[in-house]
Amino acid sequence: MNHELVVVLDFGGQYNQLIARRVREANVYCEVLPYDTSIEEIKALNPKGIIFTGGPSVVYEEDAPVVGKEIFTLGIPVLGICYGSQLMGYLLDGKVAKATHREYGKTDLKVMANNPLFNELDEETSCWMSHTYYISEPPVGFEVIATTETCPVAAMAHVENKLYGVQFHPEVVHTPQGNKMLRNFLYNVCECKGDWIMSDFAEETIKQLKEKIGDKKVLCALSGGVDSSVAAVLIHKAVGKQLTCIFVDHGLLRKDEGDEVEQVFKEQFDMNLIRVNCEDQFLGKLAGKSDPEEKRKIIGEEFIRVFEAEAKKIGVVDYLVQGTIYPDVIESGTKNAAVIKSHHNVGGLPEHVDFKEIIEPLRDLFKDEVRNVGRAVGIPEFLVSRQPFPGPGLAIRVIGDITKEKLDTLREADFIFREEVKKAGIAGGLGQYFAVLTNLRSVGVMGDERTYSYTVALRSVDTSDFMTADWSRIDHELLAKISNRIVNEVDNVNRIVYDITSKPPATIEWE
Ligand SMILES: Nc1ncnc2c1ncn2[C@@H]1O[C@H](COP(=O)(O)OP(=O)(O)OP(=O)(O)O)[C@@H](O)[C@H]1O
Ligand SMILES: O=c1[nH]c(=O)c2[nH+]cn([C@@H]3O[C@H](COP(=O)(O)O)[C@@H](O)[C@H]3O)c2[nH]1
Ligand SMILES: NC(=O)CC[C@H](N)C(=O)O
Ligand SMILES: [Mg+2]
Repeated sequence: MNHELVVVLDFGGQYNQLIARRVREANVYCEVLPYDTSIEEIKALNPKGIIFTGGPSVVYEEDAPVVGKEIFTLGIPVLGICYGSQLMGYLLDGKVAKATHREYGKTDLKVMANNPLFNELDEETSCWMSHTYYISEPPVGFEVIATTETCPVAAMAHVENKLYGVQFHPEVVHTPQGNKMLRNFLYNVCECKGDWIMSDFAEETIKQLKEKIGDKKVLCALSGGVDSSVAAVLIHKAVGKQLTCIFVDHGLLRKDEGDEVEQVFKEQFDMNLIRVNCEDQFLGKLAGKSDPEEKRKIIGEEFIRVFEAEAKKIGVVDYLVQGTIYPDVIESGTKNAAVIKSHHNVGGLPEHVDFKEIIEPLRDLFKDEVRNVGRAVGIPEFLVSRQPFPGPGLAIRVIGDITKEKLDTLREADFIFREEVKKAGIAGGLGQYFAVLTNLRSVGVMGDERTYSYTVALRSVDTSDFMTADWSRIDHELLAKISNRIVNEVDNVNRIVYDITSKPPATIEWE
């Protein structure tokens, strides 16, 4: 390939693919390679620049992922991000220490704009942080080019040697000038020209799927959500009637959702669809289980058992298609990235799966990219822009053990929240919004009587890629109305709280 190349070295960060995506969006081709790729291999690729990702490790601990120091002497520009910056600092004999104040989420940033990385940036801006450690002293020859109130080296540079480190995450949308910084690195520091154009993903994928599947039969795990609908349409365009979609109603769906999905799908698409009702099977397996990871793994396995049983009825089915996207993969943990939560379709899969292969055409994409693919293949906007709903459904929104009664309570509360959001006309602006049945009960007074009932938490976040998120500033009057309706209309609930935590440090779902 004759394109300019930037190498992203993977130290196990949550946002690695996001970095790659930003670089490609800036029209530079980019590949993510494991941190232990040899210097010879890297040199052979002749990259214009190297980016070190973040990661969960601590640089000076024994098993921390590191690279050889000679990487800084190749004359290839390096940008270290978070862990990557700490690693650069540490390897070049600066000092890394536990931060006096940890920083997670939005942080004010002071920037010195007199260097190629921060060229034309505002001197006061904000950034998204997620770190426990920091560089307390930069290596000799480096200058500090940004600070925060608690972070003495929020960014550092050795302009002459083209080495840069930033403690924050320029790749996330919540760092408003992050894209500009990455572009500056690519164009001002690496001197890229920008010769990469995103090829037509949908068209290429359909062609590849056609070749791969041939005349074999395929099942698609279809939830009615955005990702699986887009995956199903791609497969359908590739192999038509060889595809059967399976929609599992596991008793963990929202109010009326099963019927709505079935109806919408039949109206919109000319595909084979089978709805499998198996509430008892799922609730039976989940009974008495309260650990979030255990719940997720039980659900992951039961999904597969249902697909296998349906495949048997059809005859020989070689492939199972899932609408897995990148956040599902990274949060489930990889060789270097920590397990944040086992998404049912990745980390929650059982060891043995009775299909020749699981096909996941959207595995490297982020939510907003999937939405764009959906638009490109003609899926109507109301489907493409819907808020996501996780495969394990209400099982991870009823905190602790699950019963039918708790699920019904949550369904009613969640329905009221969604109904009021819709009436207020603000649904389009919210990334994801839902109710959680906390396992907490507290004392209330209703009709002059003591109650001891559940607390419902309302969660709403603003995000486009679901990797980072901020809590939505929903109007207080609207929150008051929702709170009032839920305690009045839903039995067993006497208290409502609104979740005001960003991601990080929280995640979007509570489990
Ligand atoms: N009820 C279900 N029946 C069948 N398959 C499901 C169900 N729920 C989830 N899946 C499978 O698991 C995958 C991951 O679920 P996920 O919720 O992340 O995606 P989605 O439902 O397709 O889209 P969205 O994120 O918009 O909800 C889906 O793409 C689908 O393949
Ligand atoms: O299909 C899914 N299976 C899962 O196991 C799962 N867990 C979280 N999610 C969804 O992923 C996005 C990010 O969620 P978190 O911030 O809670 O990790 C949010 O959109 C979550 O709703 C899941 N989707
Ligand atoms: N996000 C990161 O890369 C974190 C780096 C390191 N583990 C810290 O806590 O500071
Ligand atoms: Mg879903």
